[in-house]
Amino acid sequence: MMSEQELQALRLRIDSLDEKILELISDRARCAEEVARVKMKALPEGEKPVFYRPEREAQVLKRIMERNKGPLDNEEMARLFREIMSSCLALENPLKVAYLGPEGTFSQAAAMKHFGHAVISVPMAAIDEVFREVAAGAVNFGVVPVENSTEGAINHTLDSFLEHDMVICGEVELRIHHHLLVGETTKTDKITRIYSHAQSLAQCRKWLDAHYPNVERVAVSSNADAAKRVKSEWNSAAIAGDMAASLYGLTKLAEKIEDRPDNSTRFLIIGSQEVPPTGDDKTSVIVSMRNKPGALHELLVPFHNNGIDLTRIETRPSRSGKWTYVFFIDFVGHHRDPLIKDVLEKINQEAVALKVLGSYPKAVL
Ligand SMILES: O=C(O)C(=O)C[C@]1(C(=O)O)C=C[C@@H](O)C=C1
Repeated sequence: MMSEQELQALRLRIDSLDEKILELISDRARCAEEVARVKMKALPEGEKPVFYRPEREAQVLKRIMERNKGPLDNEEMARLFREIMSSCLALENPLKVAYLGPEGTFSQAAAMKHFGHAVISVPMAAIDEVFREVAAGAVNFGVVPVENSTEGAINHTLDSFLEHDMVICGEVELRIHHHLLVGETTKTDKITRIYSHAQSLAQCRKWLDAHYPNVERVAVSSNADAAKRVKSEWNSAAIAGDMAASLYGLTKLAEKIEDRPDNSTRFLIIGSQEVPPTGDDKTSVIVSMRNKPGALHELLVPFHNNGIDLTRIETRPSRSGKWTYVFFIDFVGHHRDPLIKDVLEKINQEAVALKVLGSYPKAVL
């Protein structure tokens, strides 16, 4: 057993280390204030300063992970620095970020993971509203889900890219753990209804079939909305994540009930700012091809010939003609890289339309 004296000595050491950390964080914050002054000084007439620099943030986090020697693991250490940087940026210019609400959704968790907690986060009622809010300039950025590892593409998001001119400035991947949540007054042996978002119900389908085969499954607009409903209904449960559980004061009747243990959702950061290359980037494009045999093959050949790694391809109806389609393609590289420029030029020669949605650093965390 540790003696009282040993404990006291260690706590004194922690106090002294905390003072040093405090001083260093304050020095860093003053540096960020200085950076803001430099950014404003170097500005040509009439141009707005760009305070948020995703390419630099990715470099900072990667550098920390490379230098970390433990005992905290890389993700944990990067998460701490993520928050320090978030607070430093808020000193320069607090960001406003819209996400698919209400409060407590996985989209909000993704926004916090990407930007840290010092941003002002604004819940929106629908994915399309997130796009509109960004387009109107009411917020600096938006966070929208784009694909889930179990359920596939989020079509609302893909279709919104066809309607709005948006720049993709980043991506963030979130491990999705679902829990079966109940309120204080829920009679757990009399549950007749389970609320959740349709995607989440689908991600827990097998678990529900095994444990609640005869209970009604009700799809609602978000998991947070499901959690909110359960508070006032004694015969209902919700499927939602940790954030919603703590926000609405619900308890977990069953934890991590998703059918696949690696269940993850990828979110995109949308805005109006182009992001310079970091050397470890991804690009997203939309291409529409002439409706003829071999069109998809023709589109993919330049990628293959130049050894470019495709990370995703999705097809959606084009909305401009019956039975015509557009392809959403993600690949490794930045549209300013000479090789990628070449490939995009080749595709452009064959395509009806090609739109670069953006190049952005690969998710670090
Ligand atoms: O390097 C910059 O441009 C900064 O503004 C500093 C800083 C940081 O705290 O490290 C803060 C915000 C930016 O998004 C990137 C980095």
